[in-house]
Amino acid sequence: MTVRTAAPVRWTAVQEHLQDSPLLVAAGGGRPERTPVWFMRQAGRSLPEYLAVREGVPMLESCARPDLVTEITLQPVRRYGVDAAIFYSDIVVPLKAVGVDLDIKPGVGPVIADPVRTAADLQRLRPLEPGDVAYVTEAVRSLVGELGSTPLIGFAGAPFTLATYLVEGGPSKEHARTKALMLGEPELWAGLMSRLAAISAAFLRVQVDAGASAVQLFDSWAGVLPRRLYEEHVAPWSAQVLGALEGRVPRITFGVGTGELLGSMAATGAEVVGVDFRVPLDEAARRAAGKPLQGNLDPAVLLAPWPVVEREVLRVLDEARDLPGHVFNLGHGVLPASDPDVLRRVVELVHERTGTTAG
Ligand SMILES: Cc1c2[nH]c(c1CCC(=O)O)Cc1[nH]c(c(CCC(=O)O)c1C)Cc1[nH]c(c(CCC(=O)O)c1C)Cc1[nH]c(c(C)c1CCC(=O)O)C2
Repeated sequence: MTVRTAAPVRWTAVQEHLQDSPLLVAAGGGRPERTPVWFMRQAGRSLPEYLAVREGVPMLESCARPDLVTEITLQPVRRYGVDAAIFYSDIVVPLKAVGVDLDIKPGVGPVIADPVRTAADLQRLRPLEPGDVAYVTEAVRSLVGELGSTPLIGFAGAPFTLATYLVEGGPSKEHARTKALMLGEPELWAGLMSRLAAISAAFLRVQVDAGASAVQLFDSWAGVLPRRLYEEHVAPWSAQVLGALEGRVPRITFGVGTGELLGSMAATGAEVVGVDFRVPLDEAARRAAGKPLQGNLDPAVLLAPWPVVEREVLRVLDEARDLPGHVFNLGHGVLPASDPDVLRRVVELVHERTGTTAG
């Protein structure tokens, strides 16, 4: 027998039959029938069926084909029995859609042909219109029909994380040019963030309007900033993006290495704060203003023998036991070398240990 506890929050853009799904209940601070679990980067290179579908199709091309997006988004739901699907796309898709010349290089990441570094460069970042990403609307609609009782998470890159790619011209470790621009030309920086916030919010709105029932804002690289700079030059723009969806769907925020920023990230308005694997969830809860948390199994643990994986999953669940809400996830994305069967067993284990029928 499953005991359903009604969601304490009703989200205005969420279909009735999804309001009481474990993800939405946990995000609203209620008690779900079991701890919801999904994995960042659950669709992708660790799945043979993904590699088969992607054969000969470049990444960005695959994102613009609703048939492929639908299939790839559903693959991990079928295989793992996760409690949410995450829309198959990329944080740079809306930038490409407004005309930025970029590509995603396999094994490297997004590469920008002409980096954005001057006031004149900003002109290239025009607002995103829903018609620019009609294929996203089409794919989300088709997915929502196929997913039934499983919620679809839409996502976008946060302005800072998008800015790192645009300013550096590609992936970087230090984000030195980005920080130099932020500090050296604060007005130009604000102009850049303002345009990116509008694009990011529009991309999320398109997904929610088409039926996504939660969103995650990837503030992935914000952890390279001290709190002072994050609060002054980044948080207001992330808050603006999240504010565009207030009350419509639950909002999750996430970044890597953000242990020092959890309180400030919680203050940007998200209902759920994602935590990477560096900070235990009980400690993270003290930093994140008592909000529901998402995380935080180290993705590297999945490469260890099963007894180690099991022990670590149980540790995460134990550290989460007093949280106002917990969405089980990894502390960052699934590594390509992960065995899909281990992911499936993790989902099973979390469900077994947290379900209302669990002994
Ligand atoms: C920083 C960032 C990007 N993209 C994303 C982020 C934020 C997440 C994070 O913090 O890691 C977000 C993202 N990218 C992708 C998804 C799809 C949904 C999912 O999580 O399964 C999501 C949510 C698909 C993808 N995005 C990418 C792939 C791999 C490309 C391929 O399979 O050819 C996938 C499935 C490419 C990509 N795109 C990006 C990178 C760094 C890479 C990796 C490059 C590589 O190692 O090959 C930019």
